Amino acid sequence: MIRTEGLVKRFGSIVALDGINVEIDEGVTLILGPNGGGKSTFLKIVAGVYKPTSGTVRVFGRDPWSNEELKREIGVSFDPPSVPSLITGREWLEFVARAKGYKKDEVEHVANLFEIDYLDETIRNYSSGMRKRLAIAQAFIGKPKLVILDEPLANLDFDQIRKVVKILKELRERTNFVIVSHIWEPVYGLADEVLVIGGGKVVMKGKAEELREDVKKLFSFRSEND
Ligand SMILES: Nc1ncnc2c1ncn2[C@@H]1O[C@H](COP(=O)(O)OP(=O)(O)OP(=O)(O)O)[C@@H](O)[C@H]1O
Repeated sequence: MIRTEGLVKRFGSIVALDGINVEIDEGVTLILGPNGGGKSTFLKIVAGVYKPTSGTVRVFGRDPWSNEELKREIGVSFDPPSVPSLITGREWLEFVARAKGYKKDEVEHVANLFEIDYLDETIRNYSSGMRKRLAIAQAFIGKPKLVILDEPLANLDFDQIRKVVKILKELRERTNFVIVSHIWEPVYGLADEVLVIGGGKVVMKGKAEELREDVKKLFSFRSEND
């Protein structure tokens, strides 16, 4: 589904991605790794938001940079969610649907999927969890073939995490996911593959069920006195 060769992204003197060679198959891939390791930059290149400095990326065999047709087939939700404040959730979802060339009925579809019953309130009045759910729902407009979610569980309480994970579990039958999540345990069960990116490089990649113990170690916390 995604293939990169020698993928490099620099921001001035910062090397965010330092030669990523990776193949990501259809299904669910969970991307983990340290802060500043390059995960979000990788997602943005796959989504066609950033142009690589060098190297190649192919998504469903096509270059995502400036490829509007491909972008219509991909849903993205970045973190923190960038949603406007002064319009209602419905107006924003309608705007996104129109911008991607889809009809308004997509709005009802995604609002029902994520049980958003506050669509007609002004976004300014939403809690951060309500904003987050709206931003995730937006990624499903147009029934995309690939959904990219950056920190989908950030700012959600336990109940909301359970609800969102349950919905993603149902949706995994209908689409493919690439998910970055520091809150990894609730989404780990969804993942087919795990990819760890750190220091702009691939640190680890493999089947989720085989890497569970390695991932646990990555996240284990021991104080210096232990
Ligand atoms: N638009 C940008 N301009 C300048 N530097 C950037 C930009 N985006 C990312 N970076 C830098 O690139 C590096 C990788 O950042 P990135 O956000 O991809 O990491 P990350 O793994 O997603 O981190 P986190 O887990 O903290 O979200 C960091 O050093 C970051 O400061």
